[in-house]
Amino acid sequence: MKPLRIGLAGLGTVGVGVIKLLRAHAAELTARGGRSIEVVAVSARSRTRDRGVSLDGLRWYDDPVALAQDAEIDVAVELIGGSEGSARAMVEAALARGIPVVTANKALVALHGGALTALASKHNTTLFYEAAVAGGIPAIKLVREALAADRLESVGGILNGTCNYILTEMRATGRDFADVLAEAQAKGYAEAEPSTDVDGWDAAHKLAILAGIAFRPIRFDSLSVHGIRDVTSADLRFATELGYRIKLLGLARQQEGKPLEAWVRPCMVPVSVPVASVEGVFNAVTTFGPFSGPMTISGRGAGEGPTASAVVADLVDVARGASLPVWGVADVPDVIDCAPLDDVESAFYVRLDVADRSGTMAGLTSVLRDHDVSVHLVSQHEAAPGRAHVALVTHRVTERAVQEAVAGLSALPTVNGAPLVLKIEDSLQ
Ligand SMILES: NC(=O)C1=CN([C@@H]2O[C@H](COP(=O)(O)OP(=O)(O)OC[C@H]3O[C@@H](n4cnc5c(N)ncnc54)[C@H](O)[C@@H]3O)[C@@H](O)[C@H]2O)C=CC1
Ligand SMILES: N[C@@H](CC=O)C(=O)O
Ligand code: NA
Repeated sequence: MKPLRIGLAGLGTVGVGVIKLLRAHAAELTARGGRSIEVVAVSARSRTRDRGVSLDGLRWYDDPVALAQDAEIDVAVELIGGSEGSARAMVEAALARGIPVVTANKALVALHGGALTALASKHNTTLFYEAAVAGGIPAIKLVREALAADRLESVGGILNGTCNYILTEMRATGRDFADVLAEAQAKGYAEAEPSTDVDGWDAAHKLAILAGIAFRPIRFDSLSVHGIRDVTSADLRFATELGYRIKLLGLARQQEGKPLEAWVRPCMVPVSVPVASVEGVFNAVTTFGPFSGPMTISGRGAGEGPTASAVVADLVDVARGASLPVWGVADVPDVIDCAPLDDVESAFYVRLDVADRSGTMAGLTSVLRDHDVSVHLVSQHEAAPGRAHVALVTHRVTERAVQEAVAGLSALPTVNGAPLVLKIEDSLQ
């Protein structure tokens, strides 16, 4: 059988990983795909950079759109990144000429997945994107194929390797945020613009994709998104003391008769639940369905090898002639908005930096009483001479009530700076 000829755009962490993996496992991939899988043409910014792999004999394109139009490729692989510009133009050009596309680009799929699916179906081809969600973990295959029979009530988990790496290292070693972020960048985990990771947007892109498959495509702007910038070593210490781990979670939930709730935010997770022990660059995808029950799979969510593994698995599907519905349904429904979170109830952790003097605690409790927020636990540590960190864990209250109470606490003269509010997510099994 003729080889599957690949046009590969983007020779960074993932692109180079794909070339290495295709070469290292060529014999197995030929056996599994039923034909050999070969890169024949590439596109990247620099022709001269040493990437540690030979590009001899490959056709070179400066313009990824021209690569997508090369008549001698059977599949286009987009590993440039970004929801617009060259990445989007290249994917559209390939689908428009009717060849399949494999991408790791979550921003592109989250923001334009519906339109790309329509374009693919118009030209009788398809889009593969397993690497876009949770790197090497088969998250798309889990939700779209393996759980196709169930009506999921929740989907999500730890969806960003960079943030999980930062939170793990800060807690375990006491290193500071900027230092660990630089290390995550050096290891190839972070996005080109790392604020995409630390401010929660990358996890939000992945959550939007998972929710789109499990429930319905969601309007990205209706997602509530918070990152990990405000989490300090004091919070990580309180979490350990109180029996929690802090994790950046992305979760979408749709219970019978209720609107779709979806958010990305750092949460306190009880140490006893599976996601609490998912550390470092590992991600976890967790689902709950009435028939399948609770499920959590974990693995490396970023980096050269795991991400290349997911891209190449998609190429094996292409070589086999697989034609899977992009969003898991034949006709993609219109996008819906996520529900506002104001009325959602939860317990919350609130950390304050306060003046360490008599009357401070009485002031805090009177504000909480006025907002009808009842406190379950309190802990305090000296922050600096004359200042203390106070952590409160509330009973279940609405998001609105806790936010209003925290606005009242911030206005007290004894409270310095902005308090941190973390949801206590104890529903995961
Ligand atoms: N690094 C990781 O662990 C993971 C990355 N991804 C996704 O994979 C994609 C690639 O990520 P990385 O390899 O980490 O990025 P990278 O920044 O290491 O590599 C991007 C490559 O694209 C090339 N490029 C940029 N603009 C171009 C243009 N106009 N024409 C041709 N080439 C161009 C760059 O020269 C570079 O070779 C992104 O969509 C990212 O979100 C997905 C999962 C994990
Ligand atoms: N920057 C991302 C890479 C994988 O998707 C992450 O850190 O998870
Ligand atoms: Na994946």
